[in-house]
Amino acid sequence: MWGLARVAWNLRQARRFSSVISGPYIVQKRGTDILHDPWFNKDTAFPLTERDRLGLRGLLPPRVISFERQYDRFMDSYRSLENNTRNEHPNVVSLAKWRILNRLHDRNETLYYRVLIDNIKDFAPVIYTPTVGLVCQNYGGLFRRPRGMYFSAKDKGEMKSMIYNWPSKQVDLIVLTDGSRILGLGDLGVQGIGIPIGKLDMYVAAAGINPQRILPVMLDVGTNNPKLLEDNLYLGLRQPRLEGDEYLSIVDEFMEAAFSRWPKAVVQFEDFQMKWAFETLQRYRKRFCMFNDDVQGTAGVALAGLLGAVRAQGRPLDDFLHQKIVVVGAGSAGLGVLSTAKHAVLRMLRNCKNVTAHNQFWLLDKNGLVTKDRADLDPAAAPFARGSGPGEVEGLSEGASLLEVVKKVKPHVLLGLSGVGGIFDEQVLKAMRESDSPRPAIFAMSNPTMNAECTAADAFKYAGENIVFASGSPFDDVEFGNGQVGHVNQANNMYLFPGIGLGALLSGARIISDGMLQAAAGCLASYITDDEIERGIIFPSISSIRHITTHVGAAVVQAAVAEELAEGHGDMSSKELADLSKEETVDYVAKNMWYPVYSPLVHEK
Ligand SMILES: NC(=O)C1=CN([C@@H]2O[C@H](COP(=O)(O)OP(=O)(O)OC[C@H]3O[C@@H](n4cnc5c(N)ncnc54)[C@H](O)[C@@H]3O)[C@@H](O)[C@H]2O)C=CC1
Ligand SMILES: CC(=O)C(=O)O
Ligand SMILES: [Mg+2]
Repeated sequence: MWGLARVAWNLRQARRFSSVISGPYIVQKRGTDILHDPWFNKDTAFPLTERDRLGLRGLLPPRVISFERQYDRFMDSYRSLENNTRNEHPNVVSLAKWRILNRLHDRNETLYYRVLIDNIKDFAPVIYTPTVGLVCQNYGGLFRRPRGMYFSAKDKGEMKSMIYNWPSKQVDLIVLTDGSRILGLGDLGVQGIGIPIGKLDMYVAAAGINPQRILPVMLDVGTNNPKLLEDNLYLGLRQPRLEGDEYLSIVDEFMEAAFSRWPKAVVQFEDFQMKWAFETLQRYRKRFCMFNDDVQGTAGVALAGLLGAVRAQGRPLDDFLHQKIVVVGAGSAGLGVLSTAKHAVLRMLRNCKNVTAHNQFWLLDKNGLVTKDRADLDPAAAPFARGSGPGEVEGLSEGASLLEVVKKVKPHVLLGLSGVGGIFDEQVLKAMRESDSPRPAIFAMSNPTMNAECTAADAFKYAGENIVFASGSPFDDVEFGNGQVGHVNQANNMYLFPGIGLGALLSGARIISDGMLQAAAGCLASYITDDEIERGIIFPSISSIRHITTHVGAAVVQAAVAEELAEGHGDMSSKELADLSKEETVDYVAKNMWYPVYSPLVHEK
């Protein structure tokens, strides 16, 4: 971790910096301006030469503390906070943990990202789901200083100049939301900015994107949340959401502004309500290097989980064609999963000549089972609507309840992306005991924790100890009291979006194609060993997220090259990329990942 390779990397970075900034100094700021810039600030770790030459003498206590010592000191204070808040309400504890991390983020980014990367399993639930949901809900009260950029409906016509207010010369990754569907918490308006911030923290931690080159963006087009409109602390526009062409003209203007300044950036759309998630994806995906994480990232992760569930039954992968899968939630995520799963089926069918296609999916929304009899059938859900006649389960009609569907279909997999906490209740989970699978899979993928379709403990208790379980937000493994443990997987798009963005960036892809997304999902699916699958492990531990992201990123680069979408990145031309072997591509990706170490801020004399 603290090895020589990092030091060498650090020096290379310093030299790169110094070629951009002329003169004997690497940083142009002086004195307190440096201490107040979280990118350059080293707190008590500034060496004496830097204190002398950067006007810091006397502005810091005299003793120079090492990075390692600062790290230990932070971790000690974090652990004391955990100990001292043991009896407090969980939300109070979560927010206290978020605050201490956020303060460090605001003060010293290098130390912040180091503690985040080295303790990602502990800290992801604080900076990402579930705590990020709580932070968004309380954003008005928690707000101290801005992070990222805010483009509002009032900025129409100004965005191309506003984008130059962002201080970094280069931006590689933008995560954009309009706050209209934040996790399963609904319309949180401008308070949804916490989501792009949390996602980009995961980009830094998992994909090694340089934090100076990330940009969280809130498009504030109003909110339809009446509570927020009346809340004095609300910081967004107090107006109903723009609709139709007015709405699209704001998103268009932002996209044009962002790509006119940073033509090689990658933009991730996050937590848009369904209609705009689909519409903007179709509108921009052939024009810009962008993707929608909820639709496409989630779909890849779910597909990897579904294939893992096949393997967990001891079946070959093409048995996926015979799996009965019930998806609860027909929104951007649920429909994205179904459409990707259907494409995977079609690909498999091409290789299995004697298997005929049949509809193996059942889709439910808030009105129950979706069938062709539905009066106002959503065109996006129509391909998955059940009909009548051969291949249909008798007695299941339009609007059938989840319990009826599970009892009659006896699915191999029950997958929730409904945003409704607890709808996999005791009866539904008990009905999964009659599944046709020897090892049924239950995926409660909605976030945050309180919106999960069931808890891990309930899933194992009611559906049986042999199930494979995954949830969108983390739960602890479940002890059965007989020495055995039910493994809890986290089925979250965090296993793919960082690699998709990284691979798109490092290939210099013009767009993000279906092939690149499939490569990402395929890489995740094959990451887990047979031995792990046997133990109910279908997703990697979050502790290895940098490793998995390196491989996903490389798979995406290779797919972009194969489809002739890669235009190259930095010194690496498209031709050179095409000449790299698989191992060399992994190496190329790994070498381009940023890692937090203090860089020298002055040249040696
Ligand atoms: N684990 C992960 O990686 C991801 C999880 N999600 C989670 O999935 C959830 C849904 O996200 P979106 O699809 O974007 O939302 P959405 O609002 O587009 O869709 C929600 C869907 O659930 C349905 N629904 C509502 N109540 C229901 C009920 N009682 N029974 C059955 N269906 C019901 C709605 O009719 C709608 O079709 C959210 O909680 C989100 O946090 C989303 C993306 C990734
Ligand atoms: C994980 C995620 O993207 C969501 O819940 O929306
Ligand atoms: Mg999301």
